[in-house]
Amino acid sequence: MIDLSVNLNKIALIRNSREGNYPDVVAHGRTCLDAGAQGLTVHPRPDQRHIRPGDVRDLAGLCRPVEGVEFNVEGNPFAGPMGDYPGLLPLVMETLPDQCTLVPDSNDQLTSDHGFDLKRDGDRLEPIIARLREANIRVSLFMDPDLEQIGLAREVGADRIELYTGPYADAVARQSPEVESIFAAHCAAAEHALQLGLGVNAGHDLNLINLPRYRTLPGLQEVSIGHALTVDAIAMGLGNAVNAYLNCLAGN
Ligand SMILES: CC(=O)[C@@H](O)[C@H](O)COP(=O)(O)O
Ligand SMILES: NCC(=O)COP(=O)(O)O
Repeated sequence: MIDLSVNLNKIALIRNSREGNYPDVVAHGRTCLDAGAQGLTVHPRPDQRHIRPGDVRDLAGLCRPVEGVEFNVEGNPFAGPMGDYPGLLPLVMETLPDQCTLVPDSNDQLTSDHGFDLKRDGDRLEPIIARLREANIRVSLFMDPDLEQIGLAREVGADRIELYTGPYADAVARQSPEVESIFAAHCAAAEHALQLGLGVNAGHDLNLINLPRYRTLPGLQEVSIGHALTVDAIAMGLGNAVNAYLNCLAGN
């Protein structure tokens, strides 16, 4: 079974466009869990464009007591404090999510658009990964499907990789023949990760069109999906959208 972790960033983005707490991010997270999602994901960024530190604390409290539900916090471990954003690591060590997905996003990026370069950052990441794992937090690294880089992910102590699926999703949207070669590269990367003892997650721009193929990736354990699922929820409702993604992942 492939776990669905719903990313709540875009619920928070709508909330932040007005004063107040509407939509309530925690209430919508609860709706996702009630609909059967196996987890929730957030990506608190230093500029707090969407997820705020308080959301991370509140959602940790929502997920923690629920058996079989995981909380995944994403972010750049090198991004320092900004305003009342304390930095990713202090926030993660305070809230103790089940998984922390480290992502090499700079503060000014519109969204995540590349995986780690562990030749450059591996030495800096290794102690951070060790500290997170000492706190019983599973560590996943946001990676491109590069076999050498995935080998380095094992060396620096990661538990899993998250394959960056943006280029795959873009190729599917463009109905490009590149889809075949991109998906083949992802399958090779997944097989390599599995041989190294790494778990395999995936995410970014996955949707109901490109997921039926991607769910066949060897050893895929978890997909984190937010942007497209939120858009789908506008039309079908959040609970129904979660059900649609769960059914898709189940091959129905
Ligand atoms: C790492 C990744 O691909 C996404 O999880 C990320 O959370 C997207 O961030 P935005 O929602 O800010 O675009
Ligand atoms: N790690 C991917 C994620 O959490 C959600 O990405 P997206 O579906 O919002 O593109």
